Amino acid sequence: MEVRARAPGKIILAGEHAVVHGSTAVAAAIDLYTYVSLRFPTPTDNDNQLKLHLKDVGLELSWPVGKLKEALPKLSSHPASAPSSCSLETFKAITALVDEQNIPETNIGLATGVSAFLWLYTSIHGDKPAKVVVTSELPLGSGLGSSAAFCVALSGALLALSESGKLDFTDQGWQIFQDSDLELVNKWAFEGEKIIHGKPSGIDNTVSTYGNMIKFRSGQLTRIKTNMPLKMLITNTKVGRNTKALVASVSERTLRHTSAMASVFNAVDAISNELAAIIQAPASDDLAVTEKEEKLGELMEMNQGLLLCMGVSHLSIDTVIRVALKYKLSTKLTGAGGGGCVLTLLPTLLSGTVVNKVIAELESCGFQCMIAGIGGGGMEKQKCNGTGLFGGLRLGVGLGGLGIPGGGRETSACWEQDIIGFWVQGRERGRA
Ligand SMILES: Nc1ncnc2c1ncn2[C@@H]1O[C@H](COP(=O)(O)OP(=O)(O)OP(=O)(O)O)[C@@H](O)[C@H]1O
Ligand SMILES: C[C@@](O)(CCO)CC(=O)[O-]
Ligand SMILES: [Mg+2]
Repeated sequence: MEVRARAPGKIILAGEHAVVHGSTAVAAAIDLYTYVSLRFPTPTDNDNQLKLHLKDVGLELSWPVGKLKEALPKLSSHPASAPSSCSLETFKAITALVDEQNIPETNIGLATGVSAFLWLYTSIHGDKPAKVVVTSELPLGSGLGSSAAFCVALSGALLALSESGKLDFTDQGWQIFQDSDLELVNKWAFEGEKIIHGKPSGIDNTVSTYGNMIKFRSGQLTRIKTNMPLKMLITNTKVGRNTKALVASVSERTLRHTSAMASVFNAVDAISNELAAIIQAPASDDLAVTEKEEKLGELMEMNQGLLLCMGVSHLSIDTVIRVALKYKLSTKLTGAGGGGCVLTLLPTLLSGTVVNKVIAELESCGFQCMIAGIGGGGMEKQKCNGTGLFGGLRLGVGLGGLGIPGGGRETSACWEQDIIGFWVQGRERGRA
């Protein structure tokens, strides 16, 4: 049997970085997903390898299962129902297994993702041969939670076919998990995030697992029910950055200026709580919505100022802020900063003409704009029948021109469904 799982990316409305240091943050899922499919070979496939295909970057990696057993002798000591952290010894062995694959220098950032894959796969399925295929609609390393979506979708697919995970399928089509199953997926995903991020707060994997909008503090989530329309323009500055390094730089600044940074984190905590309260408060009429939007915009600007204090803004982010401000729009970075993606609040009464002007001006600076749906579902799974990824006939056509990420797709029902989904979404997201 083959399963697929998908997990969404996210935006952080307030509180990134400070959340690593115990402050409250507010995050929402977006309707851009990472998809992971998993299939075990049948005896007739005569395949004794663990294969990982990262389709969007055209990277195909494989390890003979004998090699995994040799390098990771303690493989079977982790029950899938009890997530555990990767020890330093195992991490070194996994790093050596990844290094042997000679990942091209241009894709070297993927090495930590591949390490997280090996840890999650071998912890849940030991040295069983399999083929895992990953595709993503998210820009990687851009602040939209690509690492968390990858870890959540991967954990979901792995647990869906594990003995001890026991994530049952009832039907075809995308299915949501039960809360207890989601908790297990989230815990494993957090272990994967630790390998990619170093010291994650857990907010990204949590919002990707549960979806919707959440308030998050010290590992605890509170679901938020929105009582107002919320539209954000997401601008990708396309400036590359790395969450692990940015989180580490804030921690170093905190060590150097402990008291000042504690005040910064306290202020962020207050901003996140006020922002969550505004989003949840019932709005009686249009004027109330406008007032709420003005307050949200102001809080986003204040949060951005504090992110500047933490040292995680960037010249490219300043450019977006300046362009948006010409149209009286509020902007803040989202995710780890240092480039990556930036959020601009689009008030309900803002005309489409103005939105198009802002987008045109931002895109003339070389940035990429999109309007993603906010607050959708979390991680989901799907059982695939038919020939699937091993035996399936590949279409083998480049679909990039249609705005579809990745190369050719297989002709299983699951993949075809996606081709249509990607295309429609791509067109919708192009403009306001
Ligand atoms: N689809 C994927 N396949 C393989 N690795 C991935 C994938 N998506 C993310 N990763 C891993 O995660 C890394 C990017 O994670 P990083 O945390 O730096 O950025 P992000 O998650 O996109 O942004 P943020 O953490 O600020 O929300 C990649 O370099 C790669 O190692
Ligand atoms: C920068 C950070 O706060 C959010 C990254 O999306 C890191 C984390 O919370 O793990
Ligand atoms: Mg990340």
